[in-house]
Amino acid sequence: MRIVNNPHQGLAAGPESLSADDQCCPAAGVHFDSSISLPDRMSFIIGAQKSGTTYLFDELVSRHPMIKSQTPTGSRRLRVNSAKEPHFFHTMPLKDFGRYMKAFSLTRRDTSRHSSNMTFIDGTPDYIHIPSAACRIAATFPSAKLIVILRDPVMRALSHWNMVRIMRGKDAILDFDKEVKQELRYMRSRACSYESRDMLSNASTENIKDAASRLENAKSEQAGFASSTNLRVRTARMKRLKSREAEEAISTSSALWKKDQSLPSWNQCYKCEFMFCGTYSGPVDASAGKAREYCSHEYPEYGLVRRGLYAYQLEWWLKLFPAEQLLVINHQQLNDEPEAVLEKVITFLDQDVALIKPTLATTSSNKINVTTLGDEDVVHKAFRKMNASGWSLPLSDRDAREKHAETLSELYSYYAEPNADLYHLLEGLGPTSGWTGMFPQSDNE
Ligand SMILES: Nc1ncnc2c1ncn2[C@@H]1O[C@H](COP(=O)(O)OS(=O)(=O)O)[C@@H](OP(=O)(O)O)[C@H]1O
Repeated sequence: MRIVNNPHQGLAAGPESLSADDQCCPAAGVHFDSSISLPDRMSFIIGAQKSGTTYLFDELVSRHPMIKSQTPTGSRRLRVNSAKEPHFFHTMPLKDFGRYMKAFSLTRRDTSRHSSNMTFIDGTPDYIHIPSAACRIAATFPSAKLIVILRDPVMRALSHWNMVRIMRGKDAILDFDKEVKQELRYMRSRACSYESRDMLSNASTENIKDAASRLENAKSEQAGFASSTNLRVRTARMKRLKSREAEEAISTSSALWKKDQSLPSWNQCYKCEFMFCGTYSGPVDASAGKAREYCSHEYPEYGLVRRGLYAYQLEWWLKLFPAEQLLVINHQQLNDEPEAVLEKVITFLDQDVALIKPTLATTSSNKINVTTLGDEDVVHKAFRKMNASGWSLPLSDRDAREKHAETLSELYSYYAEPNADLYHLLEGLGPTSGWTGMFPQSDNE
């Protein structure tokens, strides 16, 4: 452990300087007590949610003596995930950093293992898509090691939707088809759907409608306009304005998507988002002033589609961290060769693979029987029974894949270009990125 004298107060510095537009890091406001000890080796599994992060985290912590998580806390119910997911860096306001670090506190046994060489790990898979989390982690732990597992974004979305239905109940989320459609509409209306121009032109009707209705609302609030008595003139004027606004929306979207032009950064699209803003009651950093406005998020809550746009999320992290500090795992490889992936991750963390303990035999008990679900207590009881090696929520609707085949197929087309951008990005990082293979291009692959 080292004592650091408030080294990165306020703003994350990275290999590339941030543009004036990128005010996320100052707004994220990182002010830590200078007397807090920071570990030399800090690591994060930053995502993606539903990609096997629990499995990998459990394997690392339970099978390597030099890798340590927070100590589980809270009621029996909350203990289930408390060690893995501290949910610290993406919340507003920032929680107590002293408590965050204290929860990694070393036991006497750990101390005897040369604590300064231990790797500490936070496995909160929400971090990857929240720009503020990247800012804060970079400001606090500039030499942190970041691990990301990426799963076929289409199956990730389905697994995510399924989890919400099981954990929060069917009323908490729309039907899969509707949820996806609504989210795409939202993203397109803001020119932040990161898709191909062909698809954008198919989506143009929705875009026009959205742009037009936003314009209509804004214009009808203008007193002069509203007071006009000539209905015919007013309607004609409105139509002209609507089509101009719609054209602008579409040409902006298309321009953003020309491959020879730069795309908006993830932070520009989902500017300095935070999670859990509910109790936020004012700027964290007085100099940021407008932090409050960054806290509100209007996007559809779950982000089933948006969370699968990995390339643009990683680009943002790579503005703040050097590539050598990022390891990218393909979920398929994790599934096919879990031991090889474990060794790869442990090597990346600069720990000794010879110290890996033998695997525990996994049993069928790490699959939850969905027929018993429905009552929250039953779900949590089922989680408590899980062994350390990962958990799964089988589809609550067994024929969901057939039922939503059309939407799944649309999503495969939708992700074709973002996935191509991802492969391009990963190729650019070179063989040490950790990435292998590609995602399937349809549900039949
Ligand atoms: N070893 C291994 N390899 C590949 N995939 C695995 C592995 N272990 C668990 N899983 C699957 O990962 C899904 C859960 O992912 P997470 O643990 O990241 O979920 S969460 O974000 O913490 O909620 C969940 O996917 P679904 O079953 O499709 O929901 C798990 O089955």
